[in-house]
Amino acid sequence: MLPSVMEYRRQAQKRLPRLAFDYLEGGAEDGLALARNRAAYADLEFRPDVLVDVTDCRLDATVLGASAAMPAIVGPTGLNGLFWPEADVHLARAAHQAGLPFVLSTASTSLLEDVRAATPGELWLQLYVQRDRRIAEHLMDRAWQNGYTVLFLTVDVPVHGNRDHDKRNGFSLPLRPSRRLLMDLAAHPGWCWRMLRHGGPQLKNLAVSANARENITEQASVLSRQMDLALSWNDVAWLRRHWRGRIVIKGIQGLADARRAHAHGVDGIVLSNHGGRQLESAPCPLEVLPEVAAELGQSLEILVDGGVRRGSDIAKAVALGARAVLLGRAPLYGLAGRGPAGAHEVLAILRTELGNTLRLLGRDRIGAVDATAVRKR
Ligand SMILES: Cc1cc2nc3c(=O)[nH]c(=O)nc-3n(C[C@H](O)[C@H](O)[C@H](O)COP(=O)(O)O)c2cc1C
Repeated sequence: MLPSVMEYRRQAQKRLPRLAFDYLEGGAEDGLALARNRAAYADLEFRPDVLVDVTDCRLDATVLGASAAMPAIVGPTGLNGLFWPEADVHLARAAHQAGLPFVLSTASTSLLEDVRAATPGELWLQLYVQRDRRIAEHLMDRAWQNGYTVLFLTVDVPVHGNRDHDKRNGFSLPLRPSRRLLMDLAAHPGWCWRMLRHGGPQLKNLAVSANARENITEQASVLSRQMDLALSWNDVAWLRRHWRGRIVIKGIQGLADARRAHAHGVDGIVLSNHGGRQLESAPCPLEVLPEVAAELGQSLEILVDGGVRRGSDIAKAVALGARAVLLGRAPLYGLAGRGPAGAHEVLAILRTELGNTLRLLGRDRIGAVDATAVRKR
């Protein structure tokens, strides 16, 4: 086990071809939103109380009706098979072992049925909506039948963000051979061997619901070029007709939209700028959190993501009013850096760090972490 999440990141950087690591790590354009997500955590300092009995320290939380061993969820990330074969299955298992819910992306590289068969854990579905609404409806039907209980509608990807690194690396599906790519691959024989043995990643879930062939080019074009640009608040009613469980809007970036989400009767929101991968200079979710939580924290479950790399980050987000955080890159660093065991280890590290943070803060349970626990530097 390595000491910290960021050391798994370094390991992932060594193990993955540049093209895959850049896709995992990179932000949009000049990386301003990406950097801000991390900096916002650094800008907060704790206000500990001492001489508090912290013999028992409870980290467990209830998130969207599910119990979680700590206020965190393994968030949805697409194309995970690029980091490790059967990545979604391994991540879902790691989440379950850690007592956390797992959100499967529409762009997953494992079938939602296979993920279900691999774990009895709490599974939720993230939805991207294509122009042909039957695709999303079919996905929702399959997910519900397989015991996925919460739907996350992601709303910050009408188009892909501008990502220079993907253009520079010639990142496309399928990968097109170039001198640069071949040299990159030659330097990472372990990764190449795993991909050759298990086959390259496919957007399997989408392929089934979109009736697309086992052909990554066709699948990728369904995902990106056919995204429904007309999706609007009116469509929450359409979602309600097709989804019986809780609905969460992921990608809310300000108070006005948080109010709209509440007015449309959703169960929760994720304050998110997609890990700094979409709109450059997007608002930093952690900075938006306090005003949204102050107004809507009693009526909606407010989740936040972007830049969580330490257990202390989870404590800071909770202090500012988040019910829980979503983990994006952190578990992927674990998986890419050390395989399935690495995903498990990263979640264990975050939990240990969170427990120690609470004890050092003089708080004996996560519910005791409130605005008095932090201040801006
Ligand atoms: C490689 C990668 C793929 C992602 N794919 C999706 C996706 O398919 N659907 C989605 O809603 N969010 C996706 N996200 C965004 C994450 O759910 C989350 O909002 C973000 O990663 C949080 O920031 P963090 O990585 O700094 O923790 C992706 C993020 C990464 C890093």
